[in-house]
Amino acid sequence: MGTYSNIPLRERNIVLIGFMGVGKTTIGQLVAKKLYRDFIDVDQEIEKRHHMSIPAIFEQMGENYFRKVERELIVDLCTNTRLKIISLGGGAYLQEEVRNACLSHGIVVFLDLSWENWKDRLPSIVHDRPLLKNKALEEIKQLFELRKQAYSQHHYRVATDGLDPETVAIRTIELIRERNTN
Ligand SMILES: Nc1ncnc2c1ncn2[C@@H]1O[C@H](COP(=O)(O)OP(=O)(O)O)[C@@H](O)[C@H]1O
Ligand SMILES: O=C(O)C1=C[C@@H](OP(=O)(O)O)[C@@H](O)[C@H](O)C1
Ligand SMILES: [Mg+2]
Repeated sequence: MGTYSNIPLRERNIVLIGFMGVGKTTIGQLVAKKLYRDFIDVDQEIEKRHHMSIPAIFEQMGENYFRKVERELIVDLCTNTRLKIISLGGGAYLQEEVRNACLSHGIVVFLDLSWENWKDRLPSIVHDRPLLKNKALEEIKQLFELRKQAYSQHHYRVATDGLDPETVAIRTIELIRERNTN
């Protein structure tokens, strides 16, 4: 995927994308610590600004409102900040404006967990993810497959099956460093 804006690679935000529960928030925090960079989790930032949880925002304001707030925040971060580690929510990247902003201003890293392995994580993540609640496994699988096309638009991919968070964070950093020094 091309990089379009003239921001030097070393100054670009690193943006983590991928399905719900793959580890964007967890790995983002670890990568930020290792690189001595600020960490921004888009969901946590939205919750902070609204003094409400994501499920409460979905419940009281609706998903369309959430997507608008999510899009505006991410585009603002991509356009006006540098050197950050930014973890998106799993659905943000489905918005074309979000994808374009991340790809043109940042370094987009796709955390790729297989469906087989993701399923084992479902019980521990369903409680605070409205889009997983009351959904049959088959329905969630369809969403998982549907979103792959959007996630395929990235600069780097880290296959995370069987890797602990620390290893995923190290691999993410190594991958970016490898490509950006040659
Ligand atoms: N590499 C990993 N191996 C095992 N569990 C993980 C890994 N990465 C994240 N987790 C766990 O999966 C759950 C979801 O992680 P989270 O960072 O919130 O994902 P996301 O932000 O992509 O939704 C958390 O319970 C977290 O501890
Ligand atoms: O995939 C999605 O549509 C969502 C993912 C969540 O973030 P995580 O990917 O961090 O769980 C959160 O933004 C919201 O529940 C919607
Ligand atoms: Mg998250």
